[in-house]
Amino acid sequence: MAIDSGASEQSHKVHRSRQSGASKKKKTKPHKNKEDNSDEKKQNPKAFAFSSNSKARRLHSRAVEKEQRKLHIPAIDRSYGEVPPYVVVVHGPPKVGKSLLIKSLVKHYTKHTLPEVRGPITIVSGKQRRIQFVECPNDINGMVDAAKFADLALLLIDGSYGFEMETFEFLNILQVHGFPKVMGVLTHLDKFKDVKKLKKTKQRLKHRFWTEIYDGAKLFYLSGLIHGKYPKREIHNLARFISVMKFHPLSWRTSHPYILVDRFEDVTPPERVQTNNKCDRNVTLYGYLRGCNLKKGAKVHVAGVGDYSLASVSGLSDPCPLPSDAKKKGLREKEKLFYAPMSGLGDLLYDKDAVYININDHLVQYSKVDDGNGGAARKGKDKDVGEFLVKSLQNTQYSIDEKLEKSKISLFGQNPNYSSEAQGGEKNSLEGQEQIHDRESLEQYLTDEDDDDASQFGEENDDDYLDDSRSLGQGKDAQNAMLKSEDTDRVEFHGGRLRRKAIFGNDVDHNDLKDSDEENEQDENDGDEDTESSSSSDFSDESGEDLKPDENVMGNISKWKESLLERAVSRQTTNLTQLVYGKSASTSPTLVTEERDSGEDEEDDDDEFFKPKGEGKKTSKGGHDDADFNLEDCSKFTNYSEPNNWKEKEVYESIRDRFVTGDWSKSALRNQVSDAKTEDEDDEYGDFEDLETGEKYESHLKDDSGTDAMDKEDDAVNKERRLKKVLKHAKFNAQYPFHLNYVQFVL
Ligand SMILES: Nc1nc2c(ncn2[C@@H]2O[C@H](COP(=O)(O)OP(=O)(O)OP(=O)(O)O)[C@@H](O)[C@H]2O)c(=O)[nH]1
Repeated sequence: MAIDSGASEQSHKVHRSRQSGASKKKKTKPHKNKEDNSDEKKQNPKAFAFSSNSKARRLHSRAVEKEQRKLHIPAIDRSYGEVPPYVVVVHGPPKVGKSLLIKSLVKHYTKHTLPEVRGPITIVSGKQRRIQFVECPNDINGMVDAAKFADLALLLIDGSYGFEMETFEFLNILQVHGFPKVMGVLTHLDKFKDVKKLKKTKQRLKHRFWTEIYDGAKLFYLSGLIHGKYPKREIHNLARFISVMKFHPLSWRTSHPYILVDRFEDVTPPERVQTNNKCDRNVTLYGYLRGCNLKKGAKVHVAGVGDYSLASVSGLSDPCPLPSDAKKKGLREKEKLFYAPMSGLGDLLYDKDAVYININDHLVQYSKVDDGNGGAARKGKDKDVGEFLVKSLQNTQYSIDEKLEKSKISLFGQNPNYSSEAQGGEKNSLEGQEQIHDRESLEQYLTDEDDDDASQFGEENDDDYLDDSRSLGQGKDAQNAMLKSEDTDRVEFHGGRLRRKAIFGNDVDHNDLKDSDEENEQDENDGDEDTESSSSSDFSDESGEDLKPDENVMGNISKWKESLLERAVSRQTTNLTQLVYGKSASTSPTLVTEERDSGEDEEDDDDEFFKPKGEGKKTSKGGHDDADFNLEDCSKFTNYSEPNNWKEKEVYESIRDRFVTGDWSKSALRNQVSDAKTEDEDDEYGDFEDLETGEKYESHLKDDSGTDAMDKEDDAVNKERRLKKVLKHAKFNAQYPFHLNYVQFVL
């Protein structure tokens, strides 16, 4: 009974039908009731209408926003070929963790640990994407420069401290430069002990960030450090975000070419720098070209330096190429490339005309050891051509150019060994060891000398000394390698990376002079020591002999040279006069001097010989100024006629009648007379008498007596014509007196 009573008392919960989920859907799918439902819909037309006003407004604005977002101005992508790497600028106030973030990202992408962040670092982040990380400097100029090329700006903010002015300054600069994509990253969040406070701060900073940029701007949180690095998971998320981000081209940038230089090289000839420390330098800049094409000769602005024109532009092979287009997911380990020349990372260095491969020091040292010990043992089986070539290359001390240069000295033919220098590749290789020893001692001498003379030679020598000492201070094996390499190239730390600088002729000159001095001293000390082993010493000996001969010999040479100099000078003068004035000019001075020697009286007589009367008069009037007569002056044949002294009464009276105030009739008469005179002179022209022989020469007209009657008739006709002319003139004068004067004056 008890059981029955209990059962009757038990109250069951009413079954609640499913409100959502799959079973609910199943139940609300009754096929039978389909028609009924459709009827219901028809019956209730307001079922899908909005019930709330505000909700409807919100829905509408959201739909409009969505549509608006789709409406983009079509961006024309002018790029062809491989897209240049996107530039990610990491910005933030000092000590916020910029370097650490770049290192972490590079580590994530490439699995390489970056020792130092210097200059742009290019990495391959995906099959179609490369990224260049650049740390933004903390000064305003650096920010302006960075804003010019940034495709994405990572703004690092110290979460424990809050926003700093640098962030806002950079945001303002970005706005002026077209505003690229921006992402915030909060660091130093591990300093919060209170989780609630951390949460609140995050919220506060996020909203502040949104007001500054736009609502919903992405802000990342890096919670702290694990083993001195940011957590892998957070870096992975950030990297993923960067990898898939869409970069919209900025209009100004797409229409202007620009380059973010990731490497530069000073290619000024060293001798020019030596002569003038402040000379104009030639600088080669390397980097990916963005925007549009760049032409040779285009004017470029180098940020922070100034405006320049491009001497040349050339395309190089890509130092960090995109992976092959194989159909596979992700990147293989090999394809995880990166290129950071300024940070001293990456084994390949692409130059304008060469590709350099960096090989670690411990890999370079093997060959010398082989030569000494294992060389003989391996001789039998070692038939590798490449290895042999490398060894022979290592043993060569001088390039072919240098050898050829030195072989020129064998013009004197004293030592046939010099000419063999140009050929002796094998000989050099055999004597290599010996030569190295010589060089070693030479280097020691050099350094000693530099020690002493450092104060005298100034900075350049100091640098040389530093280089030498640096090269010598690397242990014996390394020292050998350095000494060998010093002849053709010098390994030095420049621009943030190790570079081998090729040194030819001119750089060696400075040292060669010292070498020669040293060798001379060495020769004096060592006496008969054979110096054939090193060609440099031979060269210096030869040059030394030429430079420092005995004093007696020098005296003879100088005497011989004196006469040579005189002869050369005399020749030079004749040559010069001939060159400048021609042959006639060179001979004329002698003639003139002869004439001058014969005396003035004779000169006067000679002048009259065989000269037309008119000219004779002219020469008597305008003679040469003997005092100022210059033999080598081309102006000696010109006649300097004396200017009339217009203050003399006779002179100015002679032209008085030519003016308005003068007597015109007189001048008319004078004209007639002058006309007649000129005709007479014409007739007489050519009459002269030879004073030496006493013969008189007259014109043929006068001599011919048969033609006299004809002449008289002509004279009569001429006179008539002249009279007619005068009458006409007089008539005309009466009519137009002024014009007549004018015409006369001109005549
Ligand atoms: N506790 C903590 N320390 C951090 C965090 N981020 C960076 N640091 C430390 O801050 C110091 C500065 O980091 P850097 O990466 O050199 O900062 P930076 O911005 O590159 O510095 P500058 O280049 O000098 O401006 C380092 O010792 C980092 O270990 C972080 O989130 N938490």
